[in-house]
Amino acid sequence: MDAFVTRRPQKRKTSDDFAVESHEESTDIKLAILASLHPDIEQEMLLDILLAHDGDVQATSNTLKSPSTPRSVKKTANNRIAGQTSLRAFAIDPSSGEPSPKKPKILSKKGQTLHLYDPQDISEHTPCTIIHNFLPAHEANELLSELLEESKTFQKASFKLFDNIVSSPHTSGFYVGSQKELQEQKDDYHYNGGRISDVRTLTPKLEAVRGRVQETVNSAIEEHIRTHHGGQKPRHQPSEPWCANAAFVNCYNGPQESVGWHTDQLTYLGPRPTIASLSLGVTREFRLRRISSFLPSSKSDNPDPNLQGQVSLPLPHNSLLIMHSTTQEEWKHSVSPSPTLTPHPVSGNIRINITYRHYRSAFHPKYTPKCHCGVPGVLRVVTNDTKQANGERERKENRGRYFYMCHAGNVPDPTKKKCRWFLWGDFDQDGNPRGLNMANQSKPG
Ligand SMILES: O=C(O)CCC(=O)C(=O)O
Ligand SMILES: [Fe+2]
Repeated sequence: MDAFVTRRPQKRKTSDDFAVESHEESTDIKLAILASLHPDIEQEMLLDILLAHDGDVQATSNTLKSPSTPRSVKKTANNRIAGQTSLRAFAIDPSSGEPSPKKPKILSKKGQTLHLYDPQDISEHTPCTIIHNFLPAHEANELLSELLEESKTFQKASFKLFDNIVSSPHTSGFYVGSQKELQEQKDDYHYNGGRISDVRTLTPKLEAVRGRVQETVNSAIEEHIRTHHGGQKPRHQPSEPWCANAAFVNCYNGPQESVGWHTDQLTYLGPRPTIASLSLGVTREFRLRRISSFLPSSKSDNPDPNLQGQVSLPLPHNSLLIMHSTTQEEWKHSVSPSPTLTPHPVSGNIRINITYRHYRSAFHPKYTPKCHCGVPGVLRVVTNDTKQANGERERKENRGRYFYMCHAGNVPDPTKKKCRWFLWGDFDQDGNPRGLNMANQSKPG
């Protein structure tokens, strides 16, 4: 399970905070919501009707439900509804009132949220690829219905870490491909120092979609390396094909259910993992912010203030978000509580999210270094946010290095003696552990 739990209650947003955010909700987001509610209606039509209703999403949606509303369906060659493309076409040049071909310079400023919807903007400003309308509409709805049924038996991740009971602010279920993998999960895998007792095999529809996700992700990885890394994959990113052999399914039942800022745990995925996230049901905002030590630095090594804000992506029904290999180590992500939601026709206020993951064989728990407590360690990367490193200079020198530590090291409990077990991870170019019998090192002090 990912490190998404919070031990202290999060500072609740006030209704004023929400009012401001809601006021700032951009046309892109409103269009994203409308597109997910009315996938058969062209973007131009959605925008026209939205403008006619002064930007009121609910009123626009009500009008669109009327059978007398024209819908001008756009079909592609293979007769599928055309996918969402760029919203650039809707950018109006304020001086001429004409659609502007110019792309505005968009940067996330400190303390501000940059809302992005256009796949090209998302590709340019985040480490992710988004594909709207990923599955044929009927298949997405069937998968949603199946998982809504499954989610009735999901639990909040909740476990004891020393004296702290922690629990996630949403429910989830964990799925693997076979009975053998299921048994291994129960016997050998550790999450936050505990085990997951409720492991399930992929449902027929999750299984049916997995091959398509895999194919799309492997192509997107190649494309991303070509367009963002000059054709050279980042160091430690695996070169083996990405395989969707595990899936966490999250259920957010209503606007207050959420997931706090976190990075996904690397222990069984290895360094620089790719994660594919398919959203179904009501649209929610997915937020990303760079971990400060990975902000691009100016000449004086000061982070660029224009790139310090967070980015918010609305994830509409049937969108596939691919988090590429720099996401987990250099960014944090969250799904924030939402002031209001526009209900989805099938799921109402519920959002289902499937994160397909590649559990790599080189990171099977039999290879995970064990701490002095006898529990497999947790794999992490040194960032500015990493409190375990000794002092500022060491943090800088070691930034980006991997290490294993005891799960207990996360718990600042003055009454308990901290477990100081610590081991540098040593990985080759493809992120495979170099020599699986690494000798344990104890951190001095
Ligand atoms: O619901 C989402 O979009 C994100 C879920 C997530 O971050 C996780 O499962 O680790
Ligand atoms: Fe996550």
